[in-house]
Amino acid sequence: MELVADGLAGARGGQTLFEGLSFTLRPGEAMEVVGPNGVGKTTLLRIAAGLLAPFEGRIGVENGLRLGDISHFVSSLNGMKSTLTVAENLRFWKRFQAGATERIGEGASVEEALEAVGLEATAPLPFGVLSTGQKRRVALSRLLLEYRPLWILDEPVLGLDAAAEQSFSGLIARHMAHGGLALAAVHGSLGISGARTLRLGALS
Ligand SMILES: Nc1ncnc2c1ncn2[C@@H]1O[C@H](COP(=O)(O)OP(=O)(O)OP(=O)(O)O)[C@@H](O)[C@H]1O
Repeated sequence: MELVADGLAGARGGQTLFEGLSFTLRPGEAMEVVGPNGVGKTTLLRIAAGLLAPFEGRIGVENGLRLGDISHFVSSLNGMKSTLTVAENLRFWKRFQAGATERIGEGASVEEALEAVGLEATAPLPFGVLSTGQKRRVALSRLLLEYRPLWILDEPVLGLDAAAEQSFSGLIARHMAHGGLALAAVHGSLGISGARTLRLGALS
């Protein structure tokens, strides 16, 4: 599956943020979107996830598959209920993701997803008691619950320590090794080997 952007422009509040973006992301490729605050990184990601319409141009995959059906979008929000346990939250997401779209492939169980982020012991705890970094890691484990080829990640490692960051880079690398694609807005770098960089700049 290839993600193709052609002459893409994004706007917010009537203001064009970027225009003329064309790129192709092929199986096994990752692209990091970088640029100063407010330049339009999140806007681009939301368009790529099918959550926002392009102002101009197009972005999509072949076969007319809907972007929302083939992608996971992880924003800076964790999307978990504080009073439910970690396992209850992830079970909800697994059911929600599986029910929302046509199944593309098998996902991990809740236990396997938690193990992948090193947090299996937190399963019975209320999500609200976890540390900031642990909350983030649980939120990232959602990527594994349902297989979707395109991972769209908005500042995914915010609040993670160096070891957790490295471990998450490993999850992305594994996803790419299985033909997955990743598009990530970052302020540093995710340290993904071979990742391309798309630099957004203010329009003059
Ligand atoms: N719903 C909205 N209505 C009007 N303007 C908006 C809306 N959402 C975002 N914007 C504006 O669009 C611009 C781009 O926002 P965006 O979140 O895409 O930037 P970003 O590059 O991701 O920034 P950061 O690095 O701070 O996360 C900002 O000026 C923001 O204020």
